[in-house]
Amino acid sequence: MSDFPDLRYFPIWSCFCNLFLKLTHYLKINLFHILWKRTFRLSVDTLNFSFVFCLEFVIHLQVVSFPVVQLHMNRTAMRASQKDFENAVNQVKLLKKDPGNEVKLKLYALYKQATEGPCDMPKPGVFDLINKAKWDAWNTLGTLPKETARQNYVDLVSSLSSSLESSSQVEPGTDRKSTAYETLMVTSEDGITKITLNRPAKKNAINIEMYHEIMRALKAASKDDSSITVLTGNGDYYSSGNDLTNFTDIPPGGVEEKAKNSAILLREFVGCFIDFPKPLIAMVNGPAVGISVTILGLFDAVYASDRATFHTPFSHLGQSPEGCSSYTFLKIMGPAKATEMLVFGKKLTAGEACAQGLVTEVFPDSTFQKEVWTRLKAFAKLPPNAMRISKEVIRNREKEKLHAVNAEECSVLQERWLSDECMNAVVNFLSRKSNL
Ligand SMILES: CCCCCC/C=C/C(=O)SCCNC(=O)CCNC(=O)[C@H](O)C(C)(C)COP(=O)(O)OP(=O)(O)OC[C@H]1O[C@@H](n2cnc3c(N)ncnc32)[C@H](O)[C@@H]1OP(=O)(O)O
Repeated sequence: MSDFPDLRYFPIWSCFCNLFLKLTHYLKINLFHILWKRTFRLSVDTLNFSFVFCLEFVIHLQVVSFPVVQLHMNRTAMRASQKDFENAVNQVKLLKKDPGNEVKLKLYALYKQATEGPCDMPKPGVFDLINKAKWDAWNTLGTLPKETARQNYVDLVSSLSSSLESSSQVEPGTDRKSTAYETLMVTSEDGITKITLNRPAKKNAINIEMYHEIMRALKAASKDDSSITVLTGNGDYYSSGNDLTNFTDIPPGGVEEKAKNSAILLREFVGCFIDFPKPLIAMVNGPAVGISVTILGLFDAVYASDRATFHTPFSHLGQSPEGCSSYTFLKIMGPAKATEMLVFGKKLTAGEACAQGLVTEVFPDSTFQKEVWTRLKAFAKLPPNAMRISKEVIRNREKEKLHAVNAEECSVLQERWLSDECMNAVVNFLSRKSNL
């Protein structure tokens, strides 16, 4: 490092210089005295002189060397942190997972402070949002010394790498593959967390495990650094709704206990959608039945393939509406159309669902994936906080109402599940007398 002179020998040089000065000074004063004695034999004076000089030499060595050695050590440490800093800068480029804008701004600010010192750039205009955010982040560091900024940068990158390493232990290899779920595939990429219902052989029917896993995935997605969350289905169906075999696993407390437990689970499940804080988007890749349709009213956008259909055959099943559809569908499509769907079980095509306002847009199945993902990737680049806050503004005043509707629907259903109408419908499906 050419910018740091090697200071290790400074204490020694300094001592010798001091000694030399003292010597010449002493000689000047004592020259005549020494000459007068005409001798250079060791006199008492000479002994005194030697002793005082030795003592001075040692004291000087201590006094001068301590701060100088300290300084040298600090500079060595700074040299190490400069190297660490360069490593950290490279490490950031290799991060597989986007650390999120807040962290990126911190990194930017510390980097600028470490390399250029305090912010001296003119403040960007209010509409230059990105540069203004960067400027603000840098400017808030004030007069933080370059060395401290460098160290803080290194510390931040190291904490970042270890947290990303530990999350990659859950999902080995890349963050595209998840091994943590039995009934779902969950990936996070390009600012989008994608939750895929993954029981294609059962038309993505939602069994008890899948209810729990969806809730877990939503909770994780609400806290991860993605901007938006997408729900879709693997295979030809989006979802065939509640797995009707859920009703066959009767606990020791009998059907009443089963109905009660199911109502608790359903309420919690729908509650997760009501409270989900980020933009939630459904990619309806194929037919959707029952609860997979009703909760669409709680999504922020619904994109559908033209192969998709929307079917809520509650009366056929001796059941009643859930997923807050008794409230949201009425608001979305008005009572007449909502009744047709929720009471008479009218199956809607994607085009019809779009016309009713349940679906945001329909795409030809052949281009569905490509077109929707292009759009979603663009959405995911929007400022995540602004999206979250806008969703809050749009949805929050309804939240209390939605939770009340959810509670009421679940309590009505708890009764319905004990009805002959419902039990017969389930038995019919299981004995294959009926396919919807
Ligand atoms: C904790 C409880 C909360 C309850 C919440 C309340 C929720 C309510 C609802 O969601 S109501 C809607 C319930 N869903 C249905 O009634 C759909 C029933 N399924 C069907 O009608 C048909 O399977 C179909 C129209 C979806 C597809 O028909 P088809 O193309 O002919 O395929 P198969 O019928 O051969 O299905 C293939 C395979 O999947 C199994 N399967 C499909 N859907 C379900 C389901 N909902 N529940 C259980 N199993 C389902 C089907 O049995 C076949 O399995 P097999 O190959 O025979 O092992």
